[in-house]
Amino acid sequence: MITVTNLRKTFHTPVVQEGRFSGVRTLFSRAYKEKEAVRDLSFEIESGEFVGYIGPNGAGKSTTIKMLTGILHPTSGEVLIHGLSPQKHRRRVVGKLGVVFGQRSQLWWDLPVKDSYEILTAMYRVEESTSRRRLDELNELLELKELMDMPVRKLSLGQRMRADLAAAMLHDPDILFLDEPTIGLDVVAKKNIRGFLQTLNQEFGKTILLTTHDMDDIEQLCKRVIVINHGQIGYDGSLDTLRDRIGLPTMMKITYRGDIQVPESWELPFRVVEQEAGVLTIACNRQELKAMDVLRVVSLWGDMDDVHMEEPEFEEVIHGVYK
Ligand SMILES: Nc1ncnc2c1ncn2[C@@H]1O[C@H](COP(=O)(O)OP(=O)(O)OP(=O)(O)O)[C@@H](O)[C@H]1O
Repeated sequence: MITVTNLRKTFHTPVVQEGRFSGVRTLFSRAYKEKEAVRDLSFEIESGEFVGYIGPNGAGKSTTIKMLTGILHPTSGEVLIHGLSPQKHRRRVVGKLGVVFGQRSQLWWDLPVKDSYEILTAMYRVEESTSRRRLDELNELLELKELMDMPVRKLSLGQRMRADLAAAMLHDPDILFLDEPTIGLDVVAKKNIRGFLQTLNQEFGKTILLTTHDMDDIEQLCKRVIVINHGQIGYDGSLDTLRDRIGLPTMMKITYRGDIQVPESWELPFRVVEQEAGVLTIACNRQELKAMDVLRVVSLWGDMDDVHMEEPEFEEVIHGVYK
């Protein structure tokens, strides 16, 4: 279980001095500006959950993950992983965590992939026979064989991500923190990575916190989302409730045979967006009104032929939280 209580991180960066010798003057200046990257975060994640951690650029996602993994020290507040602080009990906590930063590999750039795995096996003190068995299992899921002898710098982005995910799983952690693991990947590579993450969560019961800007990742993988903006939580709950809460309109396109007779005024809470060539487009909030109630009314306006409904795009829903 992961418990985060009133977590804060403020960065102090030197104010860049203007004019001649600005570099040297900045170095000796005592002027600092503060950036509250994470303001006051509290949440709990139960074992076996798959949680999406999303927010716009600069919201504080990476800073949070760095504090969860013990890389950064919080300014105040606390993180507990299975009751232990990643900062105070680094060695014990690290053994329970796997971390992947999509933008940066944790493998040795010039070494063949299998050499990186050997180093990590030794670092995490995994028995060699256990590590071999685990690599066999990971190979089944991630098709690593073709990569093993290649230096990391020669791997494609998709291959590199597979190699990095395997590296994060070598010591069999029960919690995974993933920061943009599908960034820059093509459709096929994304599908493979998502399949792997789903297997880890559903079959092996791993707890996963996933940061991504790809809303398809979230829709396909996460039941729960935490939305963060300006270092604070804007929403924490299920995806479905999020959609309902934002209440973006569902669009209904109704096709009629022949003329449409829209009355001058009516009392229902839906809006006619467009009317042209036998097609009526209506925006309605499905929390306030059932589709059948809308249809009952609009069927009186002509000879209805077909109805097409479009739910709001997930991306629009998320932007509704950021606003
Ligand atoms: N080491 C640092 N020193 C100073 N400011 C920092 C540092 N690291 C992050 N920040 C600032 O803290 C804020 C949060 O950054 P963070 O990287 O956590 O955002 P993010 O949500 O991960 O963004 P993105 O989606 O772009 O990766 C940003 O304004 C960033 O500029």
